[in-house]
Amino acid sequence: MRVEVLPSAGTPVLPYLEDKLVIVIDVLRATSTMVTALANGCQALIPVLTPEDALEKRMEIPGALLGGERRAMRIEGFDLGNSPFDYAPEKVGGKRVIMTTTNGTRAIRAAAEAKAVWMASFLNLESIVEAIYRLKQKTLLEGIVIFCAGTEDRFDLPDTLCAGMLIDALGSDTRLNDLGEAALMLYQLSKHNLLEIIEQSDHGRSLLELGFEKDVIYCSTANILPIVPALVNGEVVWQMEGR
Ligand SMILES: O=C(O)[C@H](CS(=O)(=O)O)OP(=O)(O)O
Ligand SMILES: [Mg+2]
Repeated sequence: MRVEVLPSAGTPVLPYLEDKLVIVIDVLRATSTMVTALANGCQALIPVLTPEDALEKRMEIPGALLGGERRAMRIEGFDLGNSPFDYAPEKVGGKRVIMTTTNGTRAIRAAAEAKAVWMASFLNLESIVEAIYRLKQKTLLEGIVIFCAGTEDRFDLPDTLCAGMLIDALGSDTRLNDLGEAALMLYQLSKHNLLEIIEQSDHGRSLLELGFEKDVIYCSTANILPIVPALVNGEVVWQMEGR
């Protein structure tokens, strides 16, 4: 099966994705935050492109919370930022959250035309791999596109390491594009000191400087949440059969 890795949310993708499973990765922090929110009982997360879109969307969904960031900080007037620790059960349990972030929600929206769109992070990597195996048994899977959110349309090392870990777990019968091969090699070289490498990355360092050390450590932790988030009718929900 062919697996391709895309470097950032700005990568031109349509109509390229329509028969593919797309796995969106934004380790720091959007998909890590979404996985955590769903594990904490959040009903759904609705990705939108701008804060203005979020405010407009909330008119349609009374009671929804607003979550997201610009320059890593909670948007003024929003209920939640983009730290997974903002999405505690008592905050998001039973709620829908309209969310906009710099990179992750853009990548999810760009992938929306795909056959299926799932969200991956280190936190739920193993569950994503298990769900891919189940999907492969049920349907003919044309291919998988691992869509790294990147950072402001630049290559993002944490996202790429997570893509490499996913490819490593899928095993050797996958045909890869060059970035897929590079992601696999990077992961195999880094897997014994992932946290240190992520903390030293551009994105990791900028979050550490802003005081988000807890976020970086947590988002670098593998296989602790058995969640398979899927984009369904524009909302990111916990896809039960994907477990
Ligand atoms: O909130 C984040 O970690 C980033 C924004 S920044 O690159 O740190 O400014 O957003 P995301 O969409 O989660 O990459
Ligand atoms: Mg990011």
